[in-house]
Amino acid sequence: MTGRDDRPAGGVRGERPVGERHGFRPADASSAGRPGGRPAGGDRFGRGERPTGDRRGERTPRGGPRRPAVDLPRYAAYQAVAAVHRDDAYANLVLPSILREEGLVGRDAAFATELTYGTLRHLGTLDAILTAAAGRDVQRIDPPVRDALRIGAYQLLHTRVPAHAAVSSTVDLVRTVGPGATGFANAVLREVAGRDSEAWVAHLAPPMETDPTGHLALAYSHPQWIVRSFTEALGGDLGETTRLLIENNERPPVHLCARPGLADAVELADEVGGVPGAFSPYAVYLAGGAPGDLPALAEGRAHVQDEGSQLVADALAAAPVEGPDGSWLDLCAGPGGKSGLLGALAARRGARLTAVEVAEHRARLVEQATRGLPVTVLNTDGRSVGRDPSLPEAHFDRVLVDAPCTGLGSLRRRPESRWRRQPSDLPPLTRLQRELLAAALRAVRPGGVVAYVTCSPHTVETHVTVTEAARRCGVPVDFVDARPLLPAGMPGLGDGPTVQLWPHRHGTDAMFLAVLRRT
Ligand SMILES: C[S@@+](CC[C@H](N)C(=O)[O-])C[C@H]1O[C@@H](n2cnc3c(N)ncnc32)[C@H](O)[C@@H]1O
Repeated sequence: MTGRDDRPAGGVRGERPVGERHGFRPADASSAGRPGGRPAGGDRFGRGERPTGDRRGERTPRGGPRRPAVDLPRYAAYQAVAAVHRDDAYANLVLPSILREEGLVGRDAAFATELTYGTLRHLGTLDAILTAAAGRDVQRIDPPVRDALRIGAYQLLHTRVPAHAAVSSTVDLVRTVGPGATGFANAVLREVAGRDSEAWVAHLAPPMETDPTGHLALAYSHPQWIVRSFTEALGGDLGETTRLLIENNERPPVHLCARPGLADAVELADEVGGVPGAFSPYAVYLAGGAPGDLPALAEGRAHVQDEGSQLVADALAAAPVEGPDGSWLDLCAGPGGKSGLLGALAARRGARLTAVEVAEHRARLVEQATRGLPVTVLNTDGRSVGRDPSLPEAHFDRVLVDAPCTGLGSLRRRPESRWRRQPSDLPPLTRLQRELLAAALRAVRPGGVVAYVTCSPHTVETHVTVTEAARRCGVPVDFVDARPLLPAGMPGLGDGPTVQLWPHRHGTDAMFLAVLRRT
């Protein structure tokens, strides 16, 4: 595991650790809780130090009461983590609005983001450590205190924030969100600080030799059922599983897709200060993290899209078909990332894309994402092929099924999702996946191709779904080797005919791709 001394707290390699700027020791911890859980006023940084995010005396952006004196980045992280656990919020949606509301930018925003995402990713391990340090199950701790302790433990074990600052700032936070528990929080965090993360893992995890799944789950903070599914998809290779779990705990880079015909990846990389991608001809890796309001995005020349998603959409467009090639279908299009790329490719080849999305608000997102491209958006159920006159059987030349799935392939991007997903999610999802793939196989004309894609490497959602759907759909199909449809020389594509991409091998989300031809 990454130790405290070799990892910048802000998660931005090569920069001065953001957390060092937040190592304030509160001398006067006199603030009391207020209704609504907002921190109360009072100078909690008695040595005259003021955190960068501290804007005492200013009016809030909404003209409300004067701001309380708080270490705003830590409080922002607390609000985000609490919203995820209390309201089932998504960190990537809730955090930006909290940062905006608190007026946090630059390094302060980066520190709050690191604390939020890091705490959520490492939650399983942090909870095991807090349970041991508290001498009681972490689930029995009052939720606001529990979330504050999680953020404190994360600082102690995974950032360069000095231990005294991590402890005292967390005690301060607890004084605000769970008054009465400050002594408890102080004692628990001092216990946590007694070991580094490797020593805690050695102390708590079962031995790798006798229980590899249990060991890896605790050491790298993943639920056991997910570790087991990764190991199975990686052919039982525990070394690769370990590398994948480590990668899932890193902050992923932002990838842009330079829309073919509208932008060139090399020029776009120059324009945005990024670098061209390793594999996709359209990919640009963004250096600075958040894309913000880049002109290329606003003007529709590019969109944000993981390189793996670009590769699988491009593979569908690259698959050979005989005969007409003007009618393409995306059966699960929302929010429109792959439709954006396929639409741009269709425009260059004189083809037209029909993009189907069952959820109305997501269909509207597809419309926005494909504006100006030869794309018709249908807000309907993709399984209605043959019943809906807009979706005739045996009609389309190329069909994409980017099926709803557990999303276990993009855990890097959604830090809370590994704890929300359950094995019981699989049966209804795999049923829907099979029905959508069967509909796609009805929709494609003889000689045309279907790409079945998931952002999950779980074999039940990948190989089992494809095999079962192909067997039961009543339409004759052959597997097409998907490997030659990806860029030449791309390593680690396995034995075919399907392809599984991996974060630790390719730097992409773990996208699965199967290509089928209707015979
Ligand atoms: C994995 S996402 C697709 C992502 C999209 N292709 C992209 O690249 O942006 C799956 C989508 O399928 C949609 N969906 C679920 N069931 C559907 C159905 N029966 N028919 C059509 N779309 C469906 C979901 O609402 C979701 O937007």
